[in-house]
Amino acid sequence: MIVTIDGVAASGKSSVASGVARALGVPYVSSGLLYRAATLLGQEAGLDLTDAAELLLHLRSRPLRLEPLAGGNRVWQGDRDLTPDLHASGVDSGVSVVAAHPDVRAWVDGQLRALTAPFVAEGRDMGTNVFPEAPAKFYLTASPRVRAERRARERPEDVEAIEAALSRRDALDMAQSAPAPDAQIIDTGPLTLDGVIGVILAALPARDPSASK
Ligand SMILES: Nc1ncnc2c1ncn2[C@@H]1O[C@H](COP(=O)(O)OP(=O)(O)OP(=O)(O)O)[C@@H](O)[C@H]1O
Ligand SMILES: Nc1ccn([C@@H]2O[C@H](COP(=O)(O)O)[C@@H](O)[C@H]2O)c(=O)n1
Repeated sequence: MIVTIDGVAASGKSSVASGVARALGVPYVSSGLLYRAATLLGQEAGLDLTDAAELLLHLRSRPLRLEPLAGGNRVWQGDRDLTPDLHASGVDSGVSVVAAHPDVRAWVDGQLRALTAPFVAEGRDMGTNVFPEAPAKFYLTASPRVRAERRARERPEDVEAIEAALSRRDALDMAQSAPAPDAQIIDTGPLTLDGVIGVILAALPARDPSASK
């Protein structure tokens, strides 16, 4: 089974996906890390991020590998682990430009569709575009203020600056961020992390006890 968890920036997608995946005993897949890795590599190479053809040429010359570990996904290029650099503010501010290119989206989608189910996939368009056949879809929201306050606990910037950056990213990502019509929308604002995970686990279709996962 594939479970999709989409939502706005910093709504809790990766934390919730990780918790749900652990409870189910399956991996989770963080699609945003591939867009982040493409952005980081483009920035490091000094490329114009609005030039999709140049960026894709660069990406295809040194393939990336998404490792969907249950405890936290990692992205590798050869033996370099890119993961620690993927949540820098510079990547945050460039990633939406990269993710807007249809050819970059096709490059990411191909890598995601090549993964073997079962897994929990999180991002923006997992339920609408990449895995529309998934039987269980969720969409996380919370106010920009709540999300910024949560993120401020893990970043040096102040809450106002984080909130402005999140709102900007939401606006730039709007084209690919609509909830699937069959997704359950969860406002995570009043819920704890475990509370959100519990809502999702309770809503999942009953699993076949004879299935291996
Ligand atoms: N329901 C919740 N209650 C309290 N804190 C939460 C909740 N959900 C997530 N958090 C915290 O909010 C922060 C952002 O969560 P997370 O990184 O999982 O979001 P995300 O949607 O994957 O972010 P991004 O879109 O930037 O990749 C983390 O510090 C996480 O622990
Ligand atoms: N399915 C997705 C996932 C991500 N993006 C883009 O990547 C950025 C980073 O994603 P996070 O999940 O780590 O926030 C995000 O802001 C989008 O630009 C996407 O387009 N589709």
